[in-house]
Amino acid sequence: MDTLQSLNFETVELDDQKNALVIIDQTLLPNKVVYLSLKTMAEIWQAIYDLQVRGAPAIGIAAAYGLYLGIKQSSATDFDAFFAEFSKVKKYLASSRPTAVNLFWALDRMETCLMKNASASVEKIKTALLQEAHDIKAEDIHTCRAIGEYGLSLLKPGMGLLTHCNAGQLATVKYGTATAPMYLGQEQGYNFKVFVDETRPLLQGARLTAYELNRAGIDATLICDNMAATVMSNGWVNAVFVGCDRVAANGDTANKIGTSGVAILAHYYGIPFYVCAPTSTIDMNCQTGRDIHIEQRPAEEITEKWYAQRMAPQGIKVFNPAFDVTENANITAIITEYGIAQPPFTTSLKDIFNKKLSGKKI
Ligand SMILES: CSC[C@H]1O[C@H](OP(=O)(O)O)[C@H](O)[C@@H]1O
Repeated sequence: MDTLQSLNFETVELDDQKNALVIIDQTLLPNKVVYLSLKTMAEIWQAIYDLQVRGAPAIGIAAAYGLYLGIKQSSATDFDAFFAEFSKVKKYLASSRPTAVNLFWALDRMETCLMKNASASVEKIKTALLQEAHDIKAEDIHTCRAIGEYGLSLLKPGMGLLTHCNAGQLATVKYGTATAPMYLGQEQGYNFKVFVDETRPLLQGARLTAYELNRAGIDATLICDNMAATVMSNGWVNAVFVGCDRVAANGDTANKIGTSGVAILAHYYGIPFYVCAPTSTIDMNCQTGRDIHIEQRPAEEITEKWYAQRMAPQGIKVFNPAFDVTENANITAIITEYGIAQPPFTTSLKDIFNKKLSGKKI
C-alpha cells in the first residue's frame, strides 16, 4: 500500500489556466490545510521567504514554476528582449532565500533550457520552459524514491530512528529525502520507531514531520530538541536521518539549525548519522561548509512567534541562524539517488557526480 496516498496533498503545483502557483500554506499546518493560489512574483517570493513553501527541493520546484509564470505573459518577440525579462525575474526569485542550493540549481536549469532553445520562437521557448519546470518536479519523485531505497538498505525492521526538521513530502513532491526510507519501510513492514525533533524556532518537526508520519501510520514520537541526547543515551535510536540544504564538495552539510548538534551527539553515542541528499543539493563549487551562506532570520521567530504572549524581554539581543553546518567528520554517509557516498566525501561525491554525468539511470 502506498502510504503516501494517506497524505494525498500536493506540496507545489502549477495551475497554468489560472496563471498561478498553487501551494499548501505550510505555516498553517498541522491545524489547517489551506491551498494558496500565487499569481504574482511578489507573492511567490514572499511565500518562499515566509516558508509557506519550504524545503530545498520544494523551493526549487516553486522557483522554476514561478520563473515560468513570470515570463509567460511576456510580449517580447525577440530573444534579447525576452532574455532580459527572464533574467530580471530569475534574479528576483533568487533573492528570496540564500542557503538551499536547489533554488539556484532550479533557476539555472531553467536558464540552461532557455539557452538550448535560443534559436526557437519566444512562444516555443515558453513551452520548453514549462516542460523543464514539470521535469524538475517529476524527477524529484524518482530521486527521493531512490534515496529511500538506498537508505532502507542500511536499516533493519524495528529500528529506532531520529530526524530533525522536515525533510519529508512537504519539502519535496512525494517521499521526502530523510523520510523516504521511513515511507518505503512502512510499505514493506519495517515498523520503525521514529523520534521527531520539534526543531525550534519554526517547529518544522512538530508541525510538519510529526503530521506527515502520523498520517502515514508510522510510529512517531515528538521530542523537544534538547531531548535528543536522552533518547540516544537510552539506546532508542539506531540511526539518524536528516535532509540538507547545501552539501559542500568535502561533505560538510548545511541543514536546519540544530542538525550539527544532533550529529555531534550521534557521533558521541556511536549512532550512524545519515544525510539524505539529492545531487541537486550538492554544490561541488562550494569547497567546504565555511563557504555556505547561512540565512539569518527575524528575531520575532524566537521571541514571540507561536506564543499568546511574548516569551522574551523587549530589547533582548537575538541570534537566529536558520541553518548550521555539520562537519563531514560527524557524517557517517551521504545518501544520494546515485548511491551512498562514504568518507572521504571529496572523492566519493565526485564518484557520485561521475555516475550522474555518465547518464546512469537511477
Ligand atoms: C529536503 S530539504 C529539507 C530541508 O529544508 C529545511 O529548511 P527550511 O524548512 O528552512 O526550508 C530543513 O533544513 C530541511 O532539512
